[in-house]
Amino acid sequence: MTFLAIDIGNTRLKWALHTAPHRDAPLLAQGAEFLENIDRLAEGDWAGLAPPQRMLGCAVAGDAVKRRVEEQMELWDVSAHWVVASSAEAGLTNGYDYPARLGSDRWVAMIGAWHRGLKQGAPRPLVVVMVGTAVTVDAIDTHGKFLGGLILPGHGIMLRALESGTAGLHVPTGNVCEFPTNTSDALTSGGTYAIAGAVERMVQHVRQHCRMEPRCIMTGGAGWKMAPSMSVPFELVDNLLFDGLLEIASYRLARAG
Ligand SMILES: Nc1ncnc2c1ncn2[C@@H]1O[C@H](COP(=O)(O)OP(=O)(O)O)[C@@H](O)[C@H]1O
Ligand SMILES: CC(C)(COP(=O)(O)O)[C@@H](O)C(=O)NCCC(=O)O
Ligand SMILES: [K+]
Repeated sequence: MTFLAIDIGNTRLKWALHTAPHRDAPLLAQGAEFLENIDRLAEGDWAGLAPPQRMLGCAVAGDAVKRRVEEQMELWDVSAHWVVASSAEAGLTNGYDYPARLGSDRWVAMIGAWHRGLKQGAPRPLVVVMVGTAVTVDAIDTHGKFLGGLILPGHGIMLRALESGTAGLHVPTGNVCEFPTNTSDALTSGGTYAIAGAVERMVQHVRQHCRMEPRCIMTGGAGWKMAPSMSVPFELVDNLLFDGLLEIASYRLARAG
């Protein structure tokens, strides 16, 4: 039973076709598309795929984008299912004041990270970092409870905010360095270390709260940009969202059957 996982962020749609809706099911194909190009998926990358028999996605880019994707999916005879964060799913509990208001991508990434952690031995607290359009830094305790998390602007939004709010900051992208001596490097380094600092701070919070050293897992399109500048140990995982979607699909199928 082929399974299509879709993650719609505010910049790009990422998709992956697996042989089955089960954790560790082999990958058949995957791709990513900027949102401005998603209306051509059915005549492009998706045209030659083995038709998916099940689909599960998470979408934070709004209902209009979701509908555009569902239109492309009319190519196949499969219904669209979208994750909504709830108070508990797949072994994780949700500490958000209003659980359904938590971004579904954050919820799915945390479920993926939690199960990845379980496979690596005794439960440890987690800090889950997603570096996309926005950056999120989420904390999970040793019992699998999502404690809460940070949202901050991603690299692009930080730069655009500074450009539009000032007269003298229209400069090309610079390099990350410890002591920037020109405007380009100062901006690029400022954004990068703002993110690295937020992660370091959350690691401190979790260490203090759980009295145990957390594992830090990072994902997202711009994760590789952050990797050289992080001040805490971390693991970079490309497919965390797909892992999470597979995990949820496995749980739901087991419960249904
Ligand atoms: N090849 C790439 N294509 C798109 N974005 C990229 C690429 N490499 C790095 N990025 C960065 O990743 C960010 C988008 O990450 P992504 O995970 O697609 O975000 P979202 O999930 O919010 O759509 C962009 O802000 C950009 O800085
Ligand atoms: C924080 C986000 C904008 C991140 O989006 P992304 O960078 O993945 O495009 C998204 O998870 C979202 O819209 N969340 C809803 C609000 C919340 O999580 O509290
Ligand atoms: K995302």
